[in-house]
Amino acid sequence: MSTAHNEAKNGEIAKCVLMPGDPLRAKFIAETFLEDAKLVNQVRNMLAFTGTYKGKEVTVMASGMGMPSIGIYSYELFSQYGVEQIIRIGSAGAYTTDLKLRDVVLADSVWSESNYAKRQNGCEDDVMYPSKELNEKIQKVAEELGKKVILDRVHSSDVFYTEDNVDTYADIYRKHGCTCVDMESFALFHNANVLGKKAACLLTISDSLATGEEASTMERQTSFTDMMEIALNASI
Ligand SMILES: O=P(O)(O)O[C@H]1O[C@H](CO)[C@@H](O)[C@H]1O
Ligand SMILES: O=c1cc[nH]c(=O)[nH]1
Repeated sequence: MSTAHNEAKNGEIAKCVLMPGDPLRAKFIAETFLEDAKLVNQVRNMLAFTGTYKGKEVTVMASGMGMPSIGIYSYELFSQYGVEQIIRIGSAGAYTTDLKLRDVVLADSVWSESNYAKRQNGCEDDVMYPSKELNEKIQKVAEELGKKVILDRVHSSDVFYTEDNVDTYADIYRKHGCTCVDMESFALFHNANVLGKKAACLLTISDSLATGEEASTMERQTSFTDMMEIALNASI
């Protein structure tokens, strides 16, 4: 078994997958937290590692950036590799001063202007939801670990750089109630819903559109350990 985008063989991907956007974040997680981690995909450098965490098999695979990219990888994981649950672990830009750098947000819903769902199966919804069961597990695990997660609506955007003639982050906060932005969760939740699987999205605030603060590239790769530990413990 392999696809045009994933060379992992049958049985090399665990039922539970953690999915950061950045391949180097996937490598960091494998090297820092997993035992006996094996590199199972490097097609297009979209690194995937399977190992064990506290004795349970887990895969960490990068999604790349944006809906088309996570759309391909998550669809293949769910439909061809028998994956049952994916927790996205990403970075996000804050839309309000209430969210500080390094805060961890758990998406309770995501709003998007994306055409992903419409093109994928004709779905016209602009709000997608994670698995309720998985979100409850993540919240319980975070509480047990003594780590704070903030439940909020996320803007899942197709565009990182916008011009001045479209809605600003403040407009999107006001109109749609989104407190931060990522670029993948809408497509991930849609794929999970269509295929009868579970998905959730944890995000660490790496930038603030409200204050202009931003984390360094190195911090984005390595310092989001609270989110990583919550997701790992929710996967076992
Ligand atoms: O840090 P990741 O998981 O890549 O997530 C965020 O970072 C990228 C933009 O810098 C987009 O992929 C966005 O969703
Ligand atoms: O500003 C940001 C930061 C992270 N991810 C985004 O999509 N936007």
